Amino acid sequence: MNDKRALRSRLLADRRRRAVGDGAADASRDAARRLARLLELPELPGDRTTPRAAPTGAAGAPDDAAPGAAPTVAAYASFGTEPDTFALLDALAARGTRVLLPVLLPDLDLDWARYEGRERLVSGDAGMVRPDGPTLGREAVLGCAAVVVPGLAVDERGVRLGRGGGSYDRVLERLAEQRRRGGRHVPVIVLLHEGEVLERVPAEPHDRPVDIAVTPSAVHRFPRPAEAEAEAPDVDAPADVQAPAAEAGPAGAAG
Ligand SMILES: Nc1nc2c(c(=O)[nH]1)N(C=O)[C@@H](CNc1ccc(C(=O)N[C@@H](CCC(=O)O)C(=O)O)cc1)CN2
Ligand SMILES: Nc1ncnc2c1ncn2[C@@H]1O[C@H](COP(=O)(O)OP(=O)(O)OP(=O)(O)O)[C@@H](O)[C@H]1O
Repeated sequence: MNDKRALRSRLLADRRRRAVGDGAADASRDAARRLARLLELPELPGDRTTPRAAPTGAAGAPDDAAPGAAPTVAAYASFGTEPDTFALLDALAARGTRVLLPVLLPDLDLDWARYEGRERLVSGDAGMVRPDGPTLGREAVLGCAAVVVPGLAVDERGVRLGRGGGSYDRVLERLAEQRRRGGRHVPVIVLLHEGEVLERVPAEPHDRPVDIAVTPSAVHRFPRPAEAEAEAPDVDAPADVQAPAAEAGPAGAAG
């Protein structure tokens, strides 16, 4: 917990330094490289070759109303020193992908609303923006083809460090629960600056790993042994490993 706090402030300070030190040209070059890698990921749906091309034989606009017609991706609207996501949001929309953005709830859990262009974003809480349209419920994320999440760092296991509200911990847990019930696996992709893929990030029992991290220079994939187990349920996996109980410390020593 305190380990996380210390690492968070170091990473945020690095981000502020980078924003000041690097010019706008560096930032936009990095953003373009990151975006190019992202848009090539097979996990992100949409037509990569001919944006907005009408299907053969179909006249007019894509059939938005047909159930399941438009693949959906949940992402976020970047702010401050986060890797910029606006070009991603517009690129996804341009290739026919429906995009959801988070709406922060009073308990710091996340609801979702559809991204319908920058001009339809309004000020939300904590310096962020949100779509002005109706919210779709916390579970809306479960139907997405992929989820793009913010983070400050990720480690070689895919363990992600966030801002500390636990918002995305809850989203990742919701997705993991769907998977445990035999539902679809929704790949989770975190966007980072260069140097934010670390050897180790402090992990707590509630942390769920992400699948992919994208930086300007690389795509990192974090394969999960559990995925193989899910296909073959008879493997000898420990069902319910208990961590050794921590010794009650001397904190409240009897006097
Ligand atoms: N772009 C983005 N959207 C997001 C998140 C995020 O990390 N980034 N979230 C991740 O969970 C959720 C919101 N959680 C948040 C938790 C804390 C702060 C925060 O530290 N706000 C500062 C103001 C920041 C600024 O203005 O630069 C503050 O309140 O002091 C923001 C969002 C959902 N949407
Ligand atoms: N599934 C959950 N349901 C409710 N609260 C949770 C859940 N997971 C984590 N939390 C709480 O959220 C708080 C922050 O957790 P943590 O420090 O791991 O945040 P983070 O992953 O860095 O942030 P975020 O998820 O907002 O990006 C902790 O107090 C934790 O107990």
